Amino acid sequence: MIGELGAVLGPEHGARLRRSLLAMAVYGVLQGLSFAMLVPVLRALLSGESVGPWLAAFAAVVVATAVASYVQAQYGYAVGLAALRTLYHRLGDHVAGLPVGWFSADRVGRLGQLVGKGVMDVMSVPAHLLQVVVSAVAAPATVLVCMFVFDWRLGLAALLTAPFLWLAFRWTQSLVQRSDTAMDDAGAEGADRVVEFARQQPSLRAFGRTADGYDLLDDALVRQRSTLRRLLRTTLPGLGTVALTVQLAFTAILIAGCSLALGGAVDVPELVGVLVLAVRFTEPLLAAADVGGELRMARGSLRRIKAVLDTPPLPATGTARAGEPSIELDGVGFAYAERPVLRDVSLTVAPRTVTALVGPSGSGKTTLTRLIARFWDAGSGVVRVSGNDVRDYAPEELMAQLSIVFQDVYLFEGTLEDNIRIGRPEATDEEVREAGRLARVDEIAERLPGGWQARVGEAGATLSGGERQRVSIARAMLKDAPIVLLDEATAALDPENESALIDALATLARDRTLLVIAHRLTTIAAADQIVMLEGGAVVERGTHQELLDLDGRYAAFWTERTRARGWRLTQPA
Ligand SMILES: Nc1ncnc2c1ncn2[C@@H]1O[C@H](COP(=O)(O)OP(=O)(O)OP(=O)(O)O)[C@@H](O)[C@H]1O
Repeated sequence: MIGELGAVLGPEHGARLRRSLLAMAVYGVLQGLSFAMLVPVLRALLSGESVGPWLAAFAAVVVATAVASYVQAQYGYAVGLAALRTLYHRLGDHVAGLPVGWFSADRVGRLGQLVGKGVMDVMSVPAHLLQVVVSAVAAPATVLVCMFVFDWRLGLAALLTAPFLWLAFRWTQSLVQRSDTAMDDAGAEGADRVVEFARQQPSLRAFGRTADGYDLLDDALVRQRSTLRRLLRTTLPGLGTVALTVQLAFTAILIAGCSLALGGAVDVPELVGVLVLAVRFTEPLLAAADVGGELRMARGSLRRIKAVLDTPPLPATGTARAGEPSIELDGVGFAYAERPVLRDVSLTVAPRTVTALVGPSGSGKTTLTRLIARFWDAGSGVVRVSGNDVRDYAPEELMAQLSIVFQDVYLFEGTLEDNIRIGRPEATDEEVREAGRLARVDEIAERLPGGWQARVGEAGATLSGGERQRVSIARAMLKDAPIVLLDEATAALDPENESALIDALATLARDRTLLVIAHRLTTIAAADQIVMLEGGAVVERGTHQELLDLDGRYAAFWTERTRARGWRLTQPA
């Protein structure tokens, strides 16, 4: 555990951790000595000898113990605070370099737990828990040595109990550890489901589902409850065993002492002293057993933090210098956890042209754009942006080449203007408004009370889907990257929103290279090139007319889509 803590804190805190451990060990030894001093004090008292010098020595040891307690607590807290700072920094820095694809909803939920409770758990180890464990070793060891000094036979009796105590601790630990892992998993799953349940409230309510009707959450909570029950069933005997073994150890020393006293080998004052010592011998052990649960929790958190820190960031050489704004995929293959999604995809998007990506749902269109933005690395083949392998760009250089307009646009808590400014934080107010005007966001500002300063709320609650995408286009305008990856909105828009969006996109496409996951027939037909994906492979490629003339998959897709549109248009009549 100390090794794991040292590894997570890094070598710069090694000396501080060692100093803290040394202070704890000194405190533990002094604790043991202060216990041991009771024996000569009691012996002097009971045998009528002068007790003064022993009392003075006892007082000196007690004062030294108090000082050591203060010093080790200071050192412990210093390491705890360093752990807090270091873990926040290391986690923050590391997570910023991880592939965007790493941030799945459940990982984000667990990361939140880790940054909150997990880091506090780890901080409590050097600040509080470690001292209890070090004392549980150092104080009884000192007491044992002193017992040998007072009477070697009683010392030997105490020493013989040590292996049994150790075995009882180990057995309980292994028993609890197995249940802990199951409990951790069940707890994390329960937390994920609660977050999911909260996020999905709009959809659940739309379908008239309440907490009772959300089976995934119910199942997770039931699993958590039964795991907890199992944990209690398996750990209670274990915890009882430690307490019982400690009591048995004490009884063994008591029996050995009494039989020695009865045989006349030990005098009564000494026996009383050593028995008092035996009681104190067991105290730190019981204290350590008490903090066992907290320690295991901290160890679990430490391991999860280590697992995040061990996740390799995307390697980037940072040597690339961007050329003309183009995109090229060369024999690209990709799989999500062994499930192939893209197979041998090759395509080129020439500078300042528009390529429409079409294909059935699940054919891999979104995945393809994500590989270009390097949310993940391709499993095979090469993805090139502006003439260079994406792996050769420093992350900020690659992102300087790309603007991404998602279908599901996230608006941050803040004003309309703030939300556009995310595209380029250092932009002037005029530039922000100009980008807004080009993306037709000015019309939204006119409508909203507060205009540009209107708060659009977390997740953009006050704007419609089409309006949110216009804000996203304004961000891309402001960023002014030469390549745009666009996932066109599929949601049915009212005619006013639709025409505003079409205008905004036309302005965005001007003089830029555009790869668009196209859903609107007008966008598809007007593209310089259409790439049709099916089952993760490119099945057809060409202009609209070329592909219609080919009379293959695209022609069938087009006929079906136009028919569907015709149906929708005539339906209300
Ligand atoms: N993060 C992910 N983890 C695992 N599988 C994924 C992930 N994202 C997508 N997939 C799977 O990969 C396949 C391709 O998905 P992708 O979103 O790229 O397709 P698409 O053509 O964009 O679909 P749509 O038009 O419905 O958005 C799908 O089967 C999908 O279930």
